[in-house]
Amino acid sequence: MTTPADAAQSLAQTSKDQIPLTTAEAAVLATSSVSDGANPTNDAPRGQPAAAASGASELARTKITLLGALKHFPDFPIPGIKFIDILPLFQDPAIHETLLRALELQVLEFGEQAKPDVVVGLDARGFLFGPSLALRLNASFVPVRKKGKMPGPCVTAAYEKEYGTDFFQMQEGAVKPGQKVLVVDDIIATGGSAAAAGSLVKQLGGELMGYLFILEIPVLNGRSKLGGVQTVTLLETNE
Ligand SMILES: O=P(O)(O)OC[C@H]1O[C@H](OP(=O)(O)OP(=O)(O)O)[C@H](O)[C@@H]1O
Ligand SMILES: Nc1ncnc2[nH]cnc12
Repeated sequence: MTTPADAAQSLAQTSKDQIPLTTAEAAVLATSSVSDGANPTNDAPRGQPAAAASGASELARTKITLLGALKHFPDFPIPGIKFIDILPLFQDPAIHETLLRALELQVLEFGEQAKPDVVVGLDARGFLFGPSLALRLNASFVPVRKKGKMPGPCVTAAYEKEYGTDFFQMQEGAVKPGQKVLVVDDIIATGGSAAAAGSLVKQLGGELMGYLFILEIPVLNGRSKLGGVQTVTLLETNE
């Protein structure tokens, strides 16, 4: 019988020919593909119907592919930061498609009544997949941009992130009062960027129904800044 440790070792080995996957990363994925208890937020419930079970196992397989495609750059953009580059996910059309399907499945697991009216993507890497995901969900796409990039009246929020301070803006009227909003971004690190985006959605009267990220750095505890709003991440890294 394959244990999570065996699977982690084997995943780490398989990935050596591709892009480095640490044993720790492989362990996260192996556990979620071997048992269903590793990441309860992302797992389908026990006693699930066959379709839900197959969706969950499809999701577990896609996570392995995606985690293996990430690249790691120590000391970028400043010394001490372990930068995780998600751009390779978009270089191969098959992986790009896999990513979008996985994100769509993740949103569908929220439940039918939790489908968003609006997907809000964060400048700049949330723009890489936010519009495509919005189209798949038949939702609007609205950007959050760094200050001074958009015309007309805007709402503004200051925030701190892993390597600096910045200001985010949304255009007034881009989200209508009462619309259900899903905020998406590539990475949640300290959570500062996402929390600022959430505060802008609320300033415009939107109903902030959840956050969705490709990757979480749990050691930075970014979720603690998100006020208990439903937060789902596709992948995790322990680095
Ligand atoms: O959780 P946090 O600590 O706030 O960090 C996460 C944010 O940092 C990165 O963006 P960055 O501000 O570097 O901008 P970019 O997307 O324009 O590169 C990343 O794309 C997230 O938006
Ligand atoms: N460590 C990190 N890697 C990539 N993007 C980030 N944004 C904030 N922290 C990051």
